[in-house]
Amino acid sequence: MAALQEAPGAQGADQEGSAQEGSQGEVSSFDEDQIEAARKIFAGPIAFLKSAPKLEHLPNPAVPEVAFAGRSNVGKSSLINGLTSRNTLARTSNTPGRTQELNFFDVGEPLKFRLVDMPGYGFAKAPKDMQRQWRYLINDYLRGRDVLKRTLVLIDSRHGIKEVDNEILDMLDAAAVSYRIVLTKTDKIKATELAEVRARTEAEARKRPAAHPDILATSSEKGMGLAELRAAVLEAVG
Ligand SMILES: Nc1nc2c(ncn2[C@@H]2O[C@H](COP(=O)(O)OP(=O)(O)OP(=O)(O)O)[C@@H](O)[C@H]2O)c(=O)[nH]1
Ligand SMILES: [Mg+2]
Repeated sequence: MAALQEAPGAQGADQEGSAQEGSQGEVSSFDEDQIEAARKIFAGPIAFLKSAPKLEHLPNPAVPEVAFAGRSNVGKSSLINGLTSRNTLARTSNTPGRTQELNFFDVGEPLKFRLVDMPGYGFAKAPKDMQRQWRYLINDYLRGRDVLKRTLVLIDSRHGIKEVDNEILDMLDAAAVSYRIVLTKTDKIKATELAEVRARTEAEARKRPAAHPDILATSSEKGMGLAELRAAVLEAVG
């Protein structure tokens, strides 16, 4: 795969899933066995379990969970579909505010772990009471869920970390909830811009106590960085 070309569009590279194919042509931090183990699990049985509009609707904390958090429209639901190679597992939309509950997806048979698609934060046009409700749901879940092994905080690669993201990152740091930053929609920017936002975001992550020091760059659209993200998810629940 060509490294740092314009419009990183190495379509199909992810399907081959070799360890050399880390996000954006970088050397992956995972070896071939880890990438392959993750590929297999994500190619196996995965099913929608339930939606939880409130904390009392959460499923039994039976297995480890990995949550996808981020601003409205950043691409959380799309990334879950990309990772699982199922286009309609999680509902996506052009209109921000699509996902309004915590959505749980069972991975593996027998069940190994769960993916959790979260409502977006920072959607200013949503009614105030709805924004408040989502914020409580997101914060309470992220802070209080024992089986939550890792939160993936998605950041739009076109924009980088915004003030509203910092609020969530501050909250996660204060609560010592382990998280990792994932850049999304990298197909929408040039390689030079990606290198710049990646460096900036990584520098920020390294200052934050609960953040994984390395970030991941992805495109659900082009399948970039997905093999590595699958391995990162598996590592987190392992
Ligand atoms: N070009 C491009 N578009 C993307 C990518 N990922 C998501 N999108 C688009 O971005 C829009 C929002 O995607 P969603 O996955 O619904 O975003 P979300 O974060 O789940 O949004 P909420 O549920 O509203 O919080 C959709 O129109 C997607 O098609 C990507 O990697 N590349
Ligand atoms: Mg969504």
